[in-house]
Amino acid sequence: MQYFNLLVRYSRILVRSLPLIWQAAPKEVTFLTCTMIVRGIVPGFGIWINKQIVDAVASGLNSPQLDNYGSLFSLVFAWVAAILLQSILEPFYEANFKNITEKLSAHINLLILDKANSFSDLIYFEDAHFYNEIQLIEEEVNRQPFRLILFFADGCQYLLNLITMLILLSPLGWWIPLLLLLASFPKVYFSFKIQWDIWQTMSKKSPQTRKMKYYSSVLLTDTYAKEVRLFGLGSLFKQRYIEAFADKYQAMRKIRGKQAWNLSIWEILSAGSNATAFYRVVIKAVNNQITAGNVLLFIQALNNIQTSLQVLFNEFFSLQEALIFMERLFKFLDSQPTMELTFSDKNLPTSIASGIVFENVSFAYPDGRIALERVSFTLEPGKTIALVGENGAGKTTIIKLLSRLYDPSAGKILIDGIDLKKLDLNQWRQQIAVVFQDFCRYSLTVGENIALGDLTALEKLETLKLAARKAGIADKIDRLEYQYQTLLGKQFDGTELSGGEWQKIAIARAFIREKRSQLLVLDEPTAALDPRSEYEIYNRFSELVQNKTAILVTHRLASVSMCDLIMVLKAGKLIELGTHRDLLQQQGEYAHLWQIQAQAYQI
Ligand SMILES: Nc1ncnc2c1ncn2[C@@H]1O[C@H](COP(=O)(O)OP(=O)(O)OP(=O)(O)O)[C@@H](O)[C@H]1O
Repeated sequence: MQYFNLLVRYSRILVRSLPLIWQAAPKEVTFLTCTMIVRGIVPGFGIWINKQIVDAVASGLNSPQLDNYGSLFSLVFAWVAAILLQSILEPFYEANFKNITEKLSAHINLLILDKANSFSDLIYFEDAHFYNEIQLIEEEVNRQPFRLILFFADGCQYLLNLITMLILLSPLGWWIPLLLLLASFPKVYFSFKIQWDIWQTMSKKSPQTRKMKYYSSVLLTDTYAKEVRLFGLGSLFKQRYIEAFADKYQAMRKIRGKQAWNLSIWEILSAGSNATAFYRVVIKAVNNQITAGNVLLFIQALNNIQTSLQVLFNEFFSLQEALIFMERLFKFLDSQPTMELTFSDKNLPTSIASGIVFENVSFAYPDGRIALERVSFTLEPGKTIALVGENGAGKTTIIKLLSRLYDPSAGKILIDGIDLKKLDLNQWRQQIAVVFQDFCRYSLTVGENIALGDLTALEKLETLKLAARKAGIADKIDRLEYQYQTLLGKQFDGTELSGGEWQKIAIARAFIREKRSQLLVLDEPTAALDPRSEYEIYNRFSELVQNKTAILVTHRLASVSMCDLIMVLKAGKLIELGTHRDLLQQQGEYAHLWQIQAQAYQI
C-alpha cells in the first residue's frame, strides 16, 4: 500500500511536470519526440532485418542457386539505411537534448524568481526552514530538470524498444516474452524497495551533507579567509568535515552493500529464466520448428530487453530524484504570500500632514521571538527622530515594520490616521529612502550602484554626482579609472572598495531617492565610516534631511543630540522618549549611556 501511494504521488508530480517541459521548449520537445520514436523502433527493425538476412543466406546455402540476390540486396540496403538514419540523427538528438535542458532550467529558474519576487514581506526569507528549501531548490535547479528530460527521452525510447522486442519474440512462443518480463519483476520490485530505503537514509543524513558543504565553504570562501588563517581554524573545520562525512558514509555504505547483494541474487533468477527460454528456442530450431534467423533474433532481442530494462530501471530512479525536486519546487510555487495586500480607497497623502503613529505595536518574528512590545510614539512630519538602545533592543525591527517588510503582530501603524496595511505598498515604499546597516554591495558599476535608489537617474550623471557629493564619496569616484562607469566588486573582476566607501555608496543610494520620498531612514549609516567622514555626514545631516521626516538609528549618542526626539528602547520596550536635554535631566538609561560614552572619550 505504501508503494502504491508512492506511485500515485509520483504520477501526480509527473503529470504536473510534463507540461512545464512543453512550456519551456515546445519546438524542441516536438523534435525530441520524433527522434525518440525513431530511436525506439530502429533497433527492433534492425534485428528483424538481421533475421531475414540470416534466413535468406541459410536458404541460399541449402539451394545452390542463390536466386534472390535482389531481395537480399534490399534487405542489406534497408539495414544500412536504418543504422545510418540512427547515426545521422544522433548528433541532432544530443544538441536538441542539451537545448531543452538549458531552456527548462532557465524556465524553472524564472518561475522561482517570479515567485520570490511576489513575496512583499521578509517572512519567507527569514524563516530558516523555508530559506533552506529555497537554497536546496536553487542548488538542484540545473541538475534535476536534466533527469526529467532524460526520463522523458530515454525512458520512452527504451520502453518502445522493449515493447518492439517483446512483439518480435512473440512468434517464437507466447510464453517467451511473458517469462522474460515476469522474471525481471522481482528484481525491479526489490530494487525499488531498496532505493526507497537509500532515499530515506539520504534525507536522514542530509544535515550531514549540508554541514560538509558548510565546512568546506568556510575554508574556501573569502568571507572567512582572514579569520580562518589568523585563528588557525583550518584543521578544526577539516576535522568537522571528516566527522560529518564518516557519519553519512557509514549509513550509505551499509545500504549500498544490501542493494548489491539483492540485485545479484535476483540477477540469478533472471539468468535462469533467460537460459530456459534460450534452450527452448534452440531445441525448436534443431527440430526445424523455427529458422536459424529466429535464434539470432532471440539472442539479439534478449540483449536488447536486458539493456532496455536496465536503462528503464536506472532512469526510473533518477526520475525519482527529479520528482522529489519537482515536488519541492511545486510546493514553493504554490506557497501563498503571508502579507495581505488590502487596499482602501484612500490614497497615500502626497505630503504627510499629521504624522506617523505607532499605536501599541508589538511584533514577534516567525520563530516566535518577541522583538517589540506595545511600542507607541508619534513621528511628526519634518521632524527627526533618533532610535537608540543596546544590541537586540528592537531598533531595526521598528524600521522593518515601518517599511512594511513585516506587519505588526498587534497594534497599528497609522500614516495620517490611515492604517499602513491599507495603503498601496509600492506607493508607500517609494516614499521611503533607507540605508540599512547590512546594506547591499551590488556587482554593478558605481553609477548603477547609486542609481538603484532611483532607477530614473540611471543615465543622469549630474544627479548621480550630486548624491555622491552628499554622501562624501564624489572625490573617490573621480579618482577611479572609469569614474561612474567603474565596475565594483570582486565577482566580475571589478574594483573593490573599502567597507566605509561601500557604505558611502549605500548612503548616496538613499540620498538619490530622497528627492522623491517623504521619509529618510538611516540605520547605523556611519558604522564603517572614519571619524572625519562620520563627522561630515552628521554635520550636514539637517541640510541633507531638508525638512523631511527622518529616522536615525545609531549607537553614537554624540550624533543624536541634534535630533528633535530621541527614543530609547530596551528589550523591545520603549523606555524613554524626549529631547536630548530632557533625557539627560531624567537621569535614566539615556543619561547613563551618554555618560559611559563621554567618559570613554575623556579617557
Ligand atoms: N530574522 C529574525 N528572526 C528572529 N529573530 C530576530 C530576527 N531579527 C532580529 N531578531 C531578534 O529580534 C530582536 C531585535 O532585533 P533588532 O535587529 O531589531 O535589534 P537592534 O536594536 O536593531 O539591534 P542592533 O543594535 O544589534 O542592530 C533581537 O533579539 C533579535 O535576536
